[in-house]
Amino acid sequence: MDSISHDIVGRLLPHFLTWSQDYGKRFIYWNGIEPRMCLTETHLIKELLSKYSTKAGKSWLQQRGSKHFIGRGLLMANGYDWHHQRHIVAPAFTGDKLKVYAGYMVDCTRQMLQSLHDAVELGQTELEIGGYMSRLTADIISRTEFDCSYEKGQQIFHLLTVLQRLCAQSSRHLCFPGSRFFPTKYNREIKSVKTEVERLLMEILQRRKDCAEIGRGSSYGNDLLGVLLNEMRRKKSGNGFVISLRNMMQLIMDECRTFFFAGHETTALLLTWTVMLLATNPKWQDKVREEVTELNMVINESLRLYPPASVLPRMAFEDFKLGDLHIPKGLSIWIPVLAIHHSEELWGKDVNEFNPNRFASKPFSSGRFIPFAAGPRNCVGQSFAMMEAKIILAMLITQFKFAISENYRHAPIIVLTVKPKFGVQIRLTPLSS
Ligand code: HEM
Repeated sequence: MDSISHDIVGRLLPHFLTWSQDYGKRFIYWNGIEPRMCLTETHLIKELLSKYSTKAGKSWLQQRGSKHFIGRGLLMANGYDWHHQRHIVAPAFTGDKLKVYAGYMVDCTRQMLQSLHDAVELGQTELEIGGYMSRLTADIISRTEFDCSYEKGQQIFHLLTVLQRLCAQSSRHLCFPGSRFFPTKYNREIKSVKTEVERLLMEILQRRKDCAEIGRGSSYGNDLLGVLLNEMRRKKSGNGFVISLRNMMQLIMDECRTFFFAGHETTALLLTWTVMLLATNPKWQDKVREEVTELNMVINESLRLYPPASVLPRMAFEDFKLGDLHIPKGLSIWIPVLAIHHSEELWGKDVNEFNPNRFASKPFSSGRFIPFAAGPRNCVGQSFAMMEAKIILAMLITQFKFAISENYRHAPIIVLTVKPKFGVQIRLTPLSS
């Protein structure tokens, strides 16, 4: 197999490479009728993400593109709505809550490892690990969100995946104004899947509310859904917080869908790329097996080379000053995370090499390493994702040795996230306990 090159910016962002060579660190280009500024200076990125998180947010186009599967959840909210939702959602990701979720993560990983052992025993010599990781993270998020209604949760998430695919397909067919309202085949299917998702979610929610409010329990539960409901109740009984039951239910449904959308594929990709990197760097695999704390550095290096979210898009909602720049209302700003993570100027000559040691000495200035964004609007599930990745990789590495298969073709592509086009094929050897 050819050696694997991590020098992927030219392949994934060819226009960025050409324009940055021609015009330097900042440039504006037209994306259809939208003027878009590409921002790569780390001090400006830091300022934008930390100081202007409410003046620059998610655009109407982004919101429209994702409204069928995440509605008005945290990821796409702006202004007061975002602020209010972040206060409800953030307590679900504090240290004490994460400890409870760790149990779900371990249980689901055990099952996945058993299926790997079964596959090896049946003589399967090669496995596509991306598929296993994707099913595992879907399983974990279903269990963490809905605990006892876990199977219904899995059904919901299956439908959400179908919905996402239908939306992507329909967007390729709709090309005249207002056509999204036409009762086309895609629009009818989208509507019916969406209705089914909402019906299932509402059933889970209603059951949970009945249990807690008709007296069988004092709390809504310890899973993510329970924590959100408890937080809503706490806020409602506090001062000045007015929300109708219908809106509250809608909001909780949107957050549940958002967690799945924002947290399932991103984490699966982090795991898949990390397995690829460890499979092609056996020395690091052995090192991590001996000293599991090294995993942190390996995961960071994987997030640097293959950040699942390759770009951070923002839209200016009002005029503001960013460093020496005047940002006018309506300007779209793109932070090309992938290119920043691969900048030789920021990371040095070995920028395209897998070298987890670069994360041994902290701190590194923020603005240069931003796989989870930064500032008040950073990824609310960051600690959840890091804990999940560490648990899964630590369990995998103590049970198996793995090598990259000669059938693996290194072909990263961007389809919203950075994915391996043909999956990651590995060969597993069980380790005796
Ligand atoms: C490796 C895994 C993950 C990566 C790389 C990642 C990355 C990101 C990034 C870059 C953002 C900022 C997006 C933007 O503002 O444009 C974000 C936001 C968000 N993420 Fe994650 N994420 C991961 C896992 C998760 C998980 C596990 C969850 C939930 C269970 C989650 C929930 C969210 C939510 C709700 C937001 C919106 C936060 C806000 O706007 O206040 N993410 N994530």
